[in-house]
Amino acid sequence: MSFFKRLKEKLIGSGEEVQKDQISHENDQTAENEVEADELTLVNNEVIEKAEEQIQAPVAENESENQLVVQDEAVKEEKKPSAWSITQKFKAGLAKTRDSFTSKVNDLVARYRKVDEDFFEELEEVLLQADVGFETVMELMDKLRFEVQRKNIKDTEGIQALISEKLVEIYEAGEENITELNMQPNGELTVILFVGVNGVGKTTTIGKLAHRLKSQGKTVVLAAGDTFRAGAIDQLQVWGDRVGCEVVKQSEGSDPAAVIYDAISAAKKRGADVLICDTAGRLQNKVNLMKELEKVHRVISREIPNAPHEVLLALDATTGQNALIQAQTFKEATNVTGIVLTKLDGTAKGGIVLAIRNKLHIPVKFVGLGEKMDDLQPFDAERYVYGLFAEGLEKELEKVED
Ligand SMILES: Nc1nc2c(ncn2[C@@H]2O[C@H](COP(=O)(O)OP(=O)(O)OP(=O)(O)O)[C@@H](O)[C@H]2O)c(=O)[nH]1
Repeated sequence: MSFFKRLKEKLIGSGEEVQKDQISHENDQTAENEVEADELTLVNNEVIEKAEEQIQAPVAENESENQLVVQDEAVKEEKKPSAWSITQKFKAGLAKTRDSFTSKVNDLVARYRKVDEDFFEELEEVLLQADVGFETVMELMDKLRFEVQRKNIKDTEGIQALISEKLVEIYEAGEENITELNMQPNGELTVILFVGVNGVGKTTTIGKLAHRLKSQGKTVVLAAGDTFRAGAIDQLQVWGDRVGCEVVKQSEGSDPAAVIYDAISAAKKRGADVLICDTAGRLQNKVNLMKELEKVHRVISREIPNAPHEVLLALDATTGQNALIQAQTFKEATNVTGIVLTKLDGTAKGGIVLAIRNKLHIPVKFVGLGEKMDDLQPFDAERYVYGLFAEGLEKELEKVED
């Protein structure tokens, strides 16, 4: 199957009722409307504060409980999003990157018209500015040069489509199912450990992931293992209340491994499907970080052999190259199995996804595309490149026969 046919099927979803002309600019509006309609999922500090107030206000205790139950019901009733609406989330989440990156590529295409060495050199520069990373850019340029020669491509028009195809190829090289979580069979507990420095959006991401798993019918327990940062335990509790899952915690300053030990017992007792463990994100000292994570690991794998089943590293996309440095440190301290790249919507340098993949060889499992509850999405290379080149690709996709 051709790349574009596969891409079209992925973006729209096969078997779904779609108009042939659905890939058109009017979808910008659809995406905006969908985002607006989804008020339930609005998550920001204001909402967290309100939820905290509700939980703390003794008079309104029952009322707030009811509200949480109602909210929880609403969460359950949430319809499964269509493939196209997920595609639109990527498009909206990558708007900043697209605006800066695509306009530069468009400008190049308009200025050069013909593909030559000067064009390639400038393209290289544009890609580097989007934080795609040196190695990936070089690999991409080699592939482009080869393809341009093979197909005897002279015009720069259509180069976006070619870049997209090659980027997906590079991202997916030799690996399958790389974004799937390593979930245990029904009836067995899956343990997911979250690591990452403070402020990257770890707690929010844990909340969003818990919501996602709950809406798939799973029972989720959260472990408040970040006992170091003031407020981290309460913040996780607020999320637990919002999503409707139990939070196992101890007081601030207590041993994270002890909290996680308790949480495993609680999760087992309740017959929970998933335990998500928060951890503190101190990075000042790699030896301490390593020791703490080793201890947590030891406790988990003693209770459940082969666990943790996932060690997810939360990285803030807006910190660019700094995120790569953090990732390197965590990679040396523990066996990171996947990356959650938060705040991708907040950066114009969304090429960082590719740099991470290429430099660290750790798959990006989820990306944060906004502040709403369902803005945490499994990373998808095809939707990602569509987010980078939406307009350029739409023309190409319209040509694909159904
Ligand atoms: N736009 C956007 N904001 C996000 C995303 N993920 C998290 N945030 C926001 O980032 C801010 C920080 O997130 P928190 O989870 O509170 O992170 P933190 O408490 O500072 O620190 P940690 O939990 O230790 O990472 C919050 O305002 C979140 O709403 C995302 O994908 N996109």
